[in-house]
Amino acid sequence: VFEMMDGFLKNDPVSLQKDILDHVEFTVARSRFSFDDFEAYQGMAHSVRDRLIERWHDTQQFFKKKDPKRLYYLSLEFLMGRSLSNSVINLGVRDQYMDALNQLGFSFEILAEQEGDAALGNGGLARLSACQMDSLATMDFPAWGYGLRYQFGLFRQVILDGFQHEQPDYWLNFGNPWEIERVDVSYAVKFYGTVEEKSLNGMNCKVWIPGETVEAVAYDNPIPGYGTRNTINLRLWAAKPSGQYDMESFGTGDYINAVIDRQKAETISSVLYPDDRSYQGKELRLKQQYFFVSASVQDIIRRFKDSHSSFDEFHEKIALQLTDTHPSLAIPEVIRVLVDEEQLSWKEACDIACKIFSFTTHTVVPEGLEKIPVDLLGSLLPRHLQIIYDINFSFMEELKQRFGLDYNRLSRMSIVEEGAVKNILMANLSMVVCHTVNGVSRVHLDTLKSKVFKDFYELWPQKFHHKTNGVTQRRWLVVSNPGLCGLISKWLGTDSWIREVDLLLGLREHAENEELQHEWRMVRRVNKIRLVEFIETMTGMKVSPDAMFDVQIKRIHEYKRQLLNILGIIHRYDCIKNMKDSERRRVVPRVCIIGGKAAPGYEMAKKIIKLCHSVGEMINNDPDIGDLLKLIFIPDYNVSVAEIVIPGSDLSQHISTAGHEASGTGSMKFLMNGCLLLATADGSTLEIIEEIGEENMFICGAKIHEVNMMREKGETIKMPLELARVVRMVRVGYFGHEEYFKPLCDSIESSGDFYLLGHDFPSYLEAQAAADMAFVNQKKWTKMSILNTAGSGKFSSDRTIGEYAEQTWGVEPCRCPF
Ligand SMILES: CCc1ccc([C@H](C)CC(=O)N[C@@H]2O[C@H](CO)[C@@H](O)[C@H](O)[C@H]2O)cc1
Repeated sequence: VFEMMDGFLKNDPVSLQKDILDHVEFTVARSRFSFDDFEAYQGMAHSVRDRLIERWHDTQQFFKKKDPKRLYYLSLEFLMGRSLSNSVINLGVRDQYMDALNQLGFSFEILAEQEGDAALGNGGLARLSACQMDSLATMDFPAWGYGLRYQFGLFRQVILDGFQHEQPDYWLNFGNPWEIERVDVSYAVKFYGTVEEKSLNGMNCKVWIPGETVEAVAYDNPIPGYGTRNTINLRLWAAKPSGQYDMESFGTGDYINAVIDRQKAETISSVLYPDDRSYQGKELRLKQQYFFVSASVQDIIRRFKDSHSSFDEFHEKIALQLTDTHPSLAIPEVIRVLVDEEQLSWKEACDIACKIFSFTTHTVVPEGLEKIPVDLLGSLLPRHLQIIYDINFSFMEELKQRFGLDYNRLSRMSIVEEGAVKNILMANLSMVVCHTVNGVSRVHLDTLKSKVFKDFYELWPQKFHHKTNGVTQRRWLVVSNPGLCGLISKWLGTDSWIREVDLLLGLREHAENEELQHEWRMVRRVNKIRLVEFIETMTGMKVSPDAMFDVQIKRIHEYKRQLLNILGIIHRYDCIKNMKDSERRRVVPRVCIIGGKAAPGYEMAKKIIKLCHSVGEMINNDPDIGDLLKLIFIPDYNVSVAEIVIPGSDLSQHISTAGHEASGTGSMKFLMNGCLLLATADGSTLEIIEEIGEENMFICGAKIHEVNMMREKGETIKMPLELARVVRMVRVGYFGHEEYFKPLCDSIESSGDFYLLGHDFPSYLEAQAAADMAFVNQKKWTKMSILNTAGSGKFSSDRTIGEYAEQTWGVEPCRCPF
């Protein structure tokens, strides 16, 4: 069967036209003679789906035959964005589809716009999971992703009078051609109830009698690799009422309540929690975590048992990656199934768990680490609480062996946090059992070793490593910037950089080549004009493509310092206002673009969004300023918006207070697209500086060690005059809403300026002035831009995944023969 692997579906334009029209008529059920762009999109999407399914089947068959060690990537969030463009590019059929559509009178770009984003995540961690799935597929690793199929993804951000409002994300309303509902793959997931002691053939064993059971149904999302036939699987679970009927309640006629009761089950996977800070003790959040973990573990063990008769090889055939602590209930769940259902001994089960689990943390601040109240866990998952207590007991014994009765250390490292409210510390549980703990950048690991997980590092230094994040160049260059993609292939004389990204280094020697520089600027100009049109569509604002496009797009957080950016813009505005005409002629026109969602309950972040609009309102309507300065807030920022904004950006800002950003991945996407970075020396930026040189960037602000020092000394920084002036403008109501903005001003002036805006403001303004200087010298700027792209290879998720596969998971490529 494998020999004739090229599949039955033909990809010549005529066959594609036929398949698209067939799906319009028979899948979308619209007459093939009259259908609109959205129906054409659906028809096309289903024809692409067919080609994904074909390769997905071949790949799964091949994995089954080869039985390689598999990697299971567990994440509660996957920010996939749109699939159409990425799929046809990775399948290598984009051009054929463009021809087929043209002949049918449709434009590929317009159809691609019809697709809604799959926004099943919040921010960095969620998009990283998506990028890593693309690299796992492209590098032929036998991997699976497991997550939750939220009915409602991340909220839609609607701005009314400058304020953020949240709207439900009905992303499934028009169906989803990129998923396959697997009614044949479902598992019962248990909650609540009690644990009984039973003796089974003389053995004492624990039996969990659940109080509630919910059905987990699989929805498979084929993930195609680029330049390979391998198409791996992202399996997302949806909650359905379980089959068991309690006839009793039906008997007594209150049928409606019984049905409503059962419907309740579906709420588990209904909505994504939109806050990427922390959740203390939300029961539904815990139910979501256990629901997807239990279904995934049952599925993984079922697949193993399909082709293995004992668990001896289990740890050689399976690697389980925990994306932060959100899936770490998988640890007690694996032990529960192996001991309670597969009758392995406690020791055997724990040994296996310690060999298969690895954990990556994505947070820097201890308060971001998840704690689960013991009462809540005890009532929802009584058996798991027992198992965690047992794990903690033997761990505490081991610590006493090692360090004696050092009670402070014991209580700091205990998985069970004593106190008024007893909590389970999920990070401690993960570090006790997992064989590897990874940070997401080199400096993040330093912070974990020296602060967040200091005790554990001293105990198990060999467990601690880092895998600096990466992003996929398929979506963030080939899909979102075809112009630059074509230019790079032309000058490198090959497009194999799309799989071997280090080939981008070959651009370095051409960085000052006039011809390349000219073509580079032309491509970027086209992308800027596309962004100008997008801004007008989204905000009604007309901006000039001649200005420098200065961009900050990411979730709104105080530590990411969008406020510093806005105060810098007020300073620039104030300076221009007080300039004589002669001076104004030397001003470098700027279009400042900010975008990002604030967690619904995060008031300070919402105030920052409103301040951005109020300042923009003033500047954009000030006749004195004209095109010298514009401030645009792009609403409803998501993956698809990023794909339009990033290729059209000249300068991007990554100005977190040093020591607060674990890695950052937005910076890497801008880097690949030749957009220069104005950044603090934080997270992965430190490694970007190494790759492309500080001379090709604009670095500012206190370094991590300086921040720590100032914090330890509790030094109060004298407020620089320039900053005091602009804060004063806000405080006195220059932009209105002074009461509403007061906490923002106080956060800088009176409550200690925790994020050091005062300390960093002067060097921030210097970096901005340096960017102005460089921008007017387009030859210099273009050279820097080319060198940014040339040095971006390290920040491909292919490099990240290669390191994980070799150093953490021990999995090998398993390439499906073409
Ligand atoms: C419990 C709620 C919750 C949900 C998500 C998260 C994420 C871990 C937050 C997040 O996205 N962290 C970001 O992860 C990126 C990928 O590693 C890093 O590049 C960012 O620096 C980090 O902030 C924390 C808490």
